Amino acid sequence: MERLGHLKTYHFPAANNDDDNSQSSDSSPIGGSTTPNLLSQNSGEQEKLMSRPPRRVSSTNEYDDPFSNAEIYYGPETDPRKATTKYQKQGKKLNRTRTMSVFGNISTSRQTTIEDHYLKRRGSEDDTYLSSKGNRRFFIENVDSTLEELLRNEDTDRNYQITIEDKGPKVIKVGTANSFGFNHISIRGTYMLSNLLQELTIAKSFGRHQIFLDEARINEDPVNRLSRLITNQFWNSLTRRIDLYNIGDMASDGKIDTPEAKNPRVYVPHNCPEQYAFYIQAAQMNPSLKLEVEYLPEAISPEYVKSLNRTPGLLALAMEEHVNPSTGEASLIGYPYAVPGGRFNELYGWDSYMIALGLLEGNKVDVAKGMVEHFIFEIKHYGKILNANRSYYLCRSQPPFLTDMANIVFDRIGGHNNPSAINFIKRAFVSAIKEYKSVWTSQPRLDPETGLSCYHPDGIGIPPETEPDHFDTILYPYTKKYKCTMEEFRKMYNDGDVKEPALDEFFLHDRAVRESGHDTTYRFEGVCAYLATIDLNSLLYKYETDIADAIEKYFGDKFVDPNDFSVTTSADWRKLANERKERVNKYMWDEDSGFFFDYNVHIKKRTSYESATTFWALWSGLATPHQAQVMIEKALPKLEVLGGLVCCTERSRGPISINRPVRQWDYPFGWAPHQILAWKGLEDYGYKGIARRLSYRWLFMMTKAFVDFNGIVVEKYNVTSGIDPHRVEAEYGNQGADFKGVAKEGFGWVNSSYLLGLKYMDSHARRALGTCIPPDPFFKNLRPDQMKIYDL
Ligand SMILES: OC[C@H]1O[C@H](O[C@H]2O[C@H](CO)[C@@H](O)[C@H](O)[C@H]2O)[C@H](O)[C@@H](O)[C@@H]1O
Ligand SMILES: [Ca+2]
Repeated sequence: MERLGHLKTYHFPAANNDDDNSQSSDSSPIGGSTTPNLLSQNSGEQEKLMSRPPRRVSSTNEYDDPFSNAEIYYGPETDPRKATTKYQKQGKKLNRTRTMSVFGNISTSRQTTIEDHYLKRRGSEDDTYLSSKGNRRFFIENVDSTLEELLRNEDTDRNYQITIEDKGPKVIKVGTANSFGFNHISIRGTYMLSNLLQELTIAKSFGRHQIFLDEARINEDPVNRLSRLITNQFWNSLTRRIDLYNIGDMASDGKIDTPEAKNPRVYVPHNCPEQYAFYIQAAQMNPSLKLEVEYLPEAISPEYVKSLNRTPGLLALAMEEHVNPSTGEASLIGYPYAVPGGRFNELYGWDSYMIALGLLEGNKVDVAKGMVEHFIFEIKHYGKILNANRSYYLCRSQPPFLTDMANIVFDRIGGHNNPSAINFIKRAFVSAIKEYKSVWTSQPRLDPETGLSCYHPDGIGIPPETEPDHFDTILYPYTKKYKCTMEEFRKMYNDGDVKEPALDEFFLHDRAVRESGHDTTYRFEGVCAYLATIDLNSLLYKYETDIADAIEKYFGDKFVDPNDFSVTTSADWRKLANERKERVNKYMWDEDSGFFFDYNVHIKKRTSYESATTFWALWSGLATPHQAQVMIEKALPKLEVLGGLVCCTERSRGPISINRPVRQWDYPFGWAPHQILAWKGLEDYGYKGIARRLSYRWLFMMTKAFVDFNGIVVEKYNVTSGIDPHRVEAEYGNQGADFKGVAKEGFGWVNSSYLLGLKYMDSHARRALGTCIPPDPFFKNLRPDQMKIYDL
């Protein structure tokens, strides 16, 4: 036990609880003995749990850690077959052949090798004892055949995942490490079996045929497991950084299926010759890649963008110079960034902000900073922060978050004490001011009469990146009119061979819907470009107040704009913010319902669609305390459901039918950015308890899906479903669900939401989440003093 002193204390990755170290070691995700009553009422038991030594996930030696990253856990150093080769000959220990503790009880077999295990193998009582301590280890003698057996018996619906929907025996026998596979024990239940499947799949991908596997790794508390995977693995899987060798992967895009889209292609701004030379070099170094490199023209018109529909390509992003320390040679390398995941393998606008919040929770500051650098580059070279960096997104943007994103990164790179951070924040604000003026408060997005802004991008024709049948209902009547196939009509319309003003109007709004990030919802269909939304105007209010603060702090309260040479002070920007606030109140606030509604600038009428984006008025600081209170009393009850906040009310969405299919940004779905912004807004206005309650709901839903469905983390959820919330059959389907054996990346903003939501949870709530206690029984069984912290 003296050795305990060497062990590092485990801190939960994202918790700010005052009792972090009290994580119990016996939380069993499935069939655990913990009940809501025990959790909430038996304080003696709780104290006992809390007085235990903290659970250890890291140790003096990373090879000792049952929760170390896959590269370590399944790397060559831990291969049992190497025991008789060079490691033993060199007298080195084989780290993973030891039985070792998860909780600090260091085994006496610490120094043994594989043969020691075999020779000194102990009886099964030892394994029972170790099991009771949570320290048991397995020896998987043949990874391939165990995987085959597991899938054959347990994956009865043959989707390469083990879930609660599979009808197998839910048990497999594996050898124990102590007996070097001689004795067998059973692994039972969906959660453990699916974790076994995940671990074997990863081990196989590392080329391993035999492994030792800690029971703790497949029986890990799911809250720990998911937050650990997000922080240590998912973020890495989603991170990209362009160099001479990987451009083929970055450029690949599954969204467009034309023959010309098969080859990777990069478009470079007309005035970036170094980048052009870089990509040409990459193409020459690997001719089999067939990388095509093209300059963009100086003026990028909607006609030009449409002309690229069949030859889509990646748009160049910001790069820095890198000097190879051994050769002294200088070359370019891209700033890192993280992609959302699934079909979205490029840098997105508002996803990046949400992702940055989560990256910073995991200390991946360079990636978050890299994304700000890319936005500065995009504003300079493409005139806006792009929907994403593909040619077909060149005309449109997404909800703007740059000022807040720059501020949070600034704080993490040294802030005021770091001259390069000051340089960074100044460049970011110069860019944000340019974006504010030339994109969001210029034509066609600005409505001169109200002074409010709308999503209203340029563009021509049918967006090529959408799933092929998305517009069939709209286009079908035209195939009848022109007596042609759908494909023929699409071409005729896109090429301008037929003029259909009603369709032009439809696609004007469709593009605006996509710029809003809420693609798609009946709230916006056929009308979006005419809506001054509460979403966008809240975000612009935040820009105005952030810019005022930045001018005061970093520009001596006098900002000379290098782009138009105008001079402004913080007071000018505060005035703009106040004016916007007044207009939003006048046109959008509805005291009776407690909602901020969108305002239709075309027909000059307030809408009545009840959307969760009403809470953005809290996130941005635009709402008054009184409005916040009314929203909570009247709007919140309409939007709070089992798994958190739903996009909109069922009433607003209206009936669904074959001709009116469900839309992914409508009831009954919930999205991470809505949760994240509402939590922060509520907390800022003094309603932390509500934020905590909503986050418990969201985390419960995510954890339950993760436990029951093979470690799944998806783009969006059905927040009204207690059984299979990840199942969303709308539009292009749910991203993140389509994996074989193991989910490797989750989904960007959902990953963030998990880490951010956990910051509201104390150890009691974490334990309840770990045993998947649904929100209602959890809240109902709280003691009165505990209820208060959830604002119940
Ligand atoms: O391909 C269809 C649409 O896909 C994107 O929208 C969705 O994914 C984005 C990335 O996660 C996200 O930013 C957006 O809010 C989602 O609705 C894309 O942004 C759309 O432009 C595109 O048409
Ligand atoms: Ca299955």
